[in-house]
Amino acid sequence: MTLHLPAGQPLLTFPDADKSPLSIRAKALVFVDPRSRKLRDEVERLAPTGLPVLIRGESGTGKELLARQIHRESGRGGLFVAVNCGALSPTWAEAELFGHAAGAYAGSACSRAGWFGSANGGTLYLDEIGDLPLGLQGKLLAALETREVLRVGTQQPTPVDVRLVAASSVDLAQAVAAGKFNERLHRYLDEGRLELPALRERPGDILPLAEYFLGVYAQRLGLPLPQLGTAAQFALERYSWPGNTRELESVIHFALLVCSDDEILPDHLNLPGAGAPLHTPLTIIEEQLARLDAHERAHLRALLARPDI
Ligand SMILES: Nc1ncnc2c1ncn2[C@@H]1O[C@H](COP(=O)(O)OP(=O)(O)OP(=O)(O)O)[C@@H](O)[C@H]1O
Repeated sequence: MTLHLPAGQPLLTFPDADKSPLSIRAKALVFVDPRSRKLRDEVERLAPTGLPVLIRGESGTGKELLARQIHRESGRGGLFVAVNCGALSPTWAEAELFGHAAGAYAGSACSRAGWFGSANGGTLYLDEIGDLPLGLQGKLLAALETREVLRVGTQQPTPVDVRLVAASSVDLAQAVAAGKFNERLHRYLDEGRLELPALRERPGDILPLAEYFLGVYAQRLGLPLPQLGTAAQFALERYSWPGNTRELESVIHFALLVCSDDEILPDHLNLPGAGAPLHTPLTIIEEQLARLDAHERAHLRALLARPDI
């Protein structure tokens, strides 16, 4: 796969992405914008400490990918186990998290280790931790602090060694203030805080991510790698990306499927609200002018003012 990133750009490639059964689609973390590079430095600092981590970011920004990176860089030998708290059934959440003994419920003939037990020695990633029932939040904190879990239907605690990485798209401090989130759990998580900015707040990542997804999907679908045309680049850069990187990924996947020649044009992106008038030659020139720095603009103005031009 060819990536058209400028030499020296910080692209973090995962060593065994193909072999890992838990690997999600990405084979690399594309972090080019200065804000992302700063975040990457924070990840490098936090990962080996073993501290709990709370990643805050909008949906689709790459929180799970970041959590996997923290696990990879932590050197912990156990598994990375990802759980979406919003998808846990309120009735079975405790047994799913902490496990249960055989016969604890009608139909539960075998015992189960639960997500906590599966992550023993590794990392438990709790996505949307704010959706965890309040009663369970206290039990979660107790399990993390005492390093023991009490499986449903047992009296004997089981020792566990789990590093927690949690994610939230809402501000948990506000949830605490509203009485919806356990204050002590919030303080426990606050030791390692990471803010993953929305894609529109790190515009330097947009084109490298687009190139990266083009490479990934072209290779996967066995298609020739098209160029991302200049007008398409501007369209990508000016869009607000409410769905963040996940949306960019599906836009590029779609563009690759519908582009008939070797260049991706704005129409192929099918961006909401991106009508044809946005991409007239004049608007493209305007975009290019806007990209010039003050020195270049002054130089251009001086040139245009010359009577011989
Ligand atoms: N920096 C990045 N480099 C490469 N791929 C990325 C990057 N950030 C996100 N992606 C890709 O974007 C998609 C969404 O990422 P991910 O699932 O980690 O987001 P999320 O914030 O956890 O989403 P949600 O809040 O909905 O669970 C994934 O396919 C992921 O591989």
